[in-house]
Amino acid sequence: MTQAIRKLVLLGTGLIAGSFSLALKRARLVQEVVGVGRNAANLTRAIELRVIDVASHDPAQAVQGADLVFLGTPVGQMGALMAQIAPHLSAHCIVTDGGSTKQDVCDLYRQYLPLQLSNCVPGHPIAGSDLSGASAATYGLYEGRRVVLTPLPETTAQSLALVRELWQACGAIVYEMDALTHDGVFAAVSHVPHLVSFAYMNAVLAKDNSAQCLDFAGTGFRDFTRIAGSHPDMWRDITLANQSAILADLKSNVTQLQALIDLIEQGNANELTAYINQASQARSAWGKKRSNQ
Ligand SMILES: NC(=O)C1=CN([C@@H]2O[C@H](COP(=O)(O)OP(=O)(O)OC[C@H]3O[C@@H](n4cnc5c(N)ncnc54)[C@H](O)[C@@H]3O)[C@@H](O)[C@H]2O)C=CC1
Ligand SMILES: O=C(O)C(=O)Cc1ccc(O)cc1
Repeated sequence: MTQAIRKLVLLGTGLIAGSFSLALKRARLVQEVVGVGRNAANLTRAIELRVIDVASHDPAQAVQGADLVFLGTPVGQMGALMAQIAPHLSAHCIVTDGGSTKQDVCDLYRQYLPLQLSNCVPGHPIAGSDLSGASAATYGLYEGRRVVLTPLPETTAQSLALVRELWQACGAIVYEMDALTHDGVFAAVSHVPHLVSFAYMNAVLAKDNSAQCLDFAGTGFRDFTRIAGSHPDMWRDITLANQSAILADLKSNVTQLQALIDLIEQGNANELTAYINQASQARSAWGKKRSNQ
């Protein structure tokens, strides 16, 4: 039986932290949730939706007496928040996060929370959406979804086990990975797809008749560009934090696009079929595998 958390503090009260809070509240694993944020309207909404019990604009004060702190801001904000809370954490307090990149966040734990490292558990839920803010938080966001934890060498087995059990109580399936591997994997299957979707959307906007094009766009366009509606600050921070893996995979995408351009210019029907077939088969197989999991 997972030990209940008396006081959980969310630093950043949005989709990811808010959904974590709702799931833990439903599992009766948390007694009081304090939500820290900069936007008063968002915090008021978080209280109305019972995502949090208490709102605060002061991270240092909020974390006093906390058993668990969850960093749920864009990754570029996490260092400054860690610096603010460091002198105010109880020795037993566990600190974790939901950031989409992990090498940078692991470095921030080392830089700003050197005395707390045994209790620091970097994490990343592979669930979310293009929506943001406390009003987007939902109870079931993590149900059946993967969560990757990238423990530090200093992270104790006890801290790791607690965070693992909390995510499992949210319905998630928990994996462990080193931060370098994590950032390489998610550059390929999350970060670059988002950037390609932004680039594609901008290419449509650059056309003289973009309004007409958008007017006639159908479901394929809708599916391909949904993630282009994601939060700009969050994606700026991810892109800058995981620069080298993202650049390598973006360049590989350019190579693929150039290969496609060559085949189209050559009018090479057989090679074009083979090119599309490879992607189509792989996507169908992935979809079937995932629907069985
Ligand atoms: N949106 C998604 O689908 C996923 C996001 N993530 C990661 O989770 C983290 C949070 O993302 P979301 O919940 O989607 O974002 P969100 O925009 O819904 O929530 C972030 C909240 O943090 C607040 N905030 C920003 N800077 C702050 C600061 N310095 N102090 C206090 N509050 C601050 C914002 O006002 C906002 O309410 C990010 O690091 C992101 O990379 C991870 C998995 C999925
Ligand atoms: O909107 C979607 O489908 C996503 O892909 C959400 C998402 C965004 C960032 C992450 O680090 C993980 C998941």
